[in-house]
Amino acid sequence: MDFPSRAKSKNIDRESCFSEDPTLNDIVNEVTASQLSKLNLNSDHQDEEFYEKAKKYWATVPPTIDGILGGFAEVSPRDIQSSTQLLNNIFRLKPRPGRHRALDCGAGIGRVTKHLLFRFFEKVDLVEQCPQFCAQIPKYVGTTEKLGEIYTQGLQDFNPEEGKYDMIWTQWVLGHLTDDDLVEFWRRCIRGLAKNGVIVMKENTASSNEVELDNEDSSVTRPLRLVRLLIREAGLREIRIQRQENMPKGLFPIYMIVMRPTVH
Ligand SMILES: C[S@@+](CC[C@H](N)C(=O)[O-])C[C@H]1O[C@@H](n2cnc3c(N)ncnc32)[C@H](O)[C@@H]1O
Repeated sequence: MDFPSRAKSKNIDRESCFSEDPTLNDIVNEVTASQLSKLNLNSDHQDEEFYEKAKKYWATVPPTIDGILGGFAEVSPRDIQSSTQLLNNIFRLKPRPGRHRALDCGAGIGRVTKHLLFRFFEKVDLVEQCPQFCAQIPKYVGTTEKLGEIYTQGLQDFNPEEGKYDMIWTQWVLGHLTDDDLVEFWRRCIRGLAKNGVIVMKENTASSNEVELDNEDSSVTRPLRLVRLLIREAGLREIRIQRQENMPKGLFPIYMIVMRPTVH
């Protein structure tokens, strides 16, 4: 499962906060994608099944923070606190991203938008595939001028307007995309970035070299190595990588990665 799943194998060592850890720097060079187990969906039919199953799963989940976080609502404040630190650091980057418009991807009921992105951006758009969650967004985040467009769409189909976003935030959702769709999604995101914009992902990672499939919600948890290979394949480079600290024991390691296009 995307968020609340517990790691099936031992957690990997902790990386230092907000640094390009040397042990991580070359990790992608050690393996090639073919050496890693990838999600093998060999036909469009299997892809459709993968997405349909996830849709059905989320349609059964109540539109609450506890529902969205699979019964782990208590981790939300810590999660937001670390993300806030990350954003403060992002705004010290040179060149600095703008603060006009952000996009919250796989937004659920708008938890990240309300508690994080509204504090940093003038306007936030949200993409979320589940219609019930989309309906709940204005109620949860409140009617504010900061609330932009709500797109009821899967990320595999979403195409951001060119040059629109200073930040594209994806959290606990990318495991719902196949590898190929993830790479294509990131490529479209690159086109959707405003000048000096950044893409941020905050996702669970598997501790082993295996992709872990969750049949219940139809998602995968990828090893960090695979994530990093896909980032490169999409034409992105990592600006910062940071591990989320202080999460309950037994959860998958969570990484925040800040990315910019390889070519400007
Ligand atoms: C674990 S929740 C995380 C929600 C939010 N990012 C947060 O951190 O509070 C995963 C969300 O991803 C959405 N989702 C699942 N598959 C998706 C897809 N293909 N495209 C867009 N959103 C998707 C689900 O409906 C759900 O709202």
